[in-house]
Formats: sequence, C-alpha cells, structure tokens
Amino acid sequence: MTQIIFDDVWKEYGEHIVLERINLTLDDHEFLAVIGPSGAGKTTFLRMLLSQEAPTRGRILIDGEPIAPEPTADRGVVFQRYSVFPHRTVLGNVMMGPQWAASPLLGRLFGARRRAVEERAMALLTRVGLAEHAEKYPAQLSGGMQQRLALAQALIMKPKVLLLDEPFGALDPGTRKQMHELVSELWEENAMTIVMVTHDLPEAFLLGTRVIAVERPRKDPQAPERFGATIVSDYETKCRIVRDSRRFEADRAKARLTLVPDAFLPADGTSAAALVKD
Ligand SMILES: Nc1ncnc2c1ncn2[C@@H]1O[C@H](COP(=O)(O)OP(=O)(O)OP(=O)(O)O)[C@@H](O)[C@H]1O
Repeated sequence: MTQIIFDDVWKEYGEHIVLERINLTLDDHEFLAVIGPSGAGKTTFLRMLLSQEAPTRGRILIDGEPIAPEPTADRGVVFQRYSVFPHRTVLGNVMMGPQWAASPLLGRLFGARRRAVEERAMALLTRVGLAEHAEKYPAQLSGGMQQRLALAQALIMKPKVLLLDEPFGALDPGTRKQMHELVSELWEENAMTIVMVTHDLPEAFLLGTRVIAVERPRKDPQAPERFGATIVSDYETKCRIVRDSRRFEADRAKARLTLVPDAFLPADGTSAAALVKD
C-alpha cells in the first residue's frame, strides 16, 4: 500500500519559480503520467519524488511520512538513456543493487547469498526477455534491450514507487509498442506505483490510470521566471473512461461480439448500434 501526497509543494532556484502550488494525492498502485511543455518542470517533479531535489516549500508524504531526504531503494528510476553501467554485464547490472544493499562496503556477495541474488536476477531477465543476453555488456544491446535491462535493474529492488523519465523517448515506434506492453504488465504484476514523464500524449493515456498536465497558468512577459508551473489539468475521469472502454473492447472481442452500427433503427429516427454474435 503506497500513498503519495504533494501538499502545496513549490520548487524555486533563486528567483526562478519552477513549480508552484502542487497539490496531489496519488492512491496505491496508481500509474501517473505527467505531461507538459518543455521546461515546465516535469523532471524537477520527478527528481523531488526521488529526493534528488527538495521542495523549497510544502511537503511530500509517502504513506503519511515525510519523504526520505536521500534517494532510497524503495524508489527506482529509469531515465531515457544511460541508466545502466556500461562496464558491467547485463547480469552484473541487475545484481548490483541487491549486492550493494546487502554488502555496503564491498558491493559483493559470496556463496549461497550470491547464488540467491543471481537466481532472482536471472528470473527478472527472463521476465523482460534478456536471459540469453545475460553475459553481454550494455553496448552490445539495442536501445530497447537497454531499457528492458534498466527496468530489470530497478525492479529487482522491489520499489514501492517506480519513476520513469521519458523512458521510451529514444526508441523506434515498434520497440516502443513492445515496451508499452511490458511496462503495463510489470505494473500489473508488481505492487508499485508508477510516475512517468512523457511528451507523448497517446502514450500517457494508453498507460496512465491518471494523467496530469503541468503548465504555467500565469505568465509575466517582463519576468518569465516570476510564476511557476502547476497542475492545470487532471484527467482522472477521462483515464477511467478510456480504460473501461478498452476493457469493454477486450470483453467484446473475447465474447466474439461485433458492434454493428444502425443494426436497428428506433422509431424516432436516431442512430443506434447493437452487439451481435460473430
Ligand atoms: N539544478 C537546477 N538549477 C537551476 N535551474 C534548474 C535546475 N534544474 C532545473 N532547472 C530549471 O527548471 C526548469 C524546469 O526544468 P525541467 O527539466 O524540470 O523541465 P521539463 O519539463 O522536464 O523539461 P523537458 O520536457 O524539456 O525535459 C528549467 O527552466 C530548468 O532550467
């Protein structure tokens, strides 16, 4: 169970107000997509959730407690690129987090403990389709494979919150589609909340259970840094409608029912549709 609250959060760099009045309550197992124009502060929002930045004002609470001041293992992150360590093998990359967590001085485990971590890492690599590439180095992988590795690397720490910063931005459309499916499945399978920044509107509505748009509602042409961006739209209901209609479509396809427009015409002449068996 993970609930995240932004309570009147502001982020300023000197005179520059980047974000202001951010108020948001995220329920358990939410998939939040954050959209907005370039420079609106989306990455800053994510960095505050990672504790790489602290709010200038306001509070962020995770499960009722103030967010830890330092990054912790229960918050994982995947960036658009370079999340993985180039000099470690694929397997080594996935094993690294648990090894450092269990052995903070050496970053290495031995014997049965090492084998247990290796087994978990291999299971995850199988899950993301990289088992046969375990001994390769990241440079030998395609962009999509590197992102699958980055996901496995984050997931092995069993994060309560997974932060995704434009994770599919550098991928071609086919690979992107595969990654959408994988991330959706991983989100369903794991008890975690996802917060994803994206520039891609269809992607936001495809994956998100909630989509928020962040933008500057007030602009001062003389002093553009005087006002920060805030949440200007919250598409929670729209997401539910999109999700329900997708579920309806899936159920309809499963039951082999076809939607036929104008299958019968009501007496008042209005158009209608009916579901008929294939
Ligand atoms: N450490 C920092 N010091 C000063 N200003 C910063 C710092 N980090 C971010 N900013 C400023 O905050 C603003 C928002 O940056 P941010 O990267 O969060 O935007 P974004 O919405 O993620 O942009 P994009 O979509 O282009 O990635 C920018 O004007 C940026 O210059």
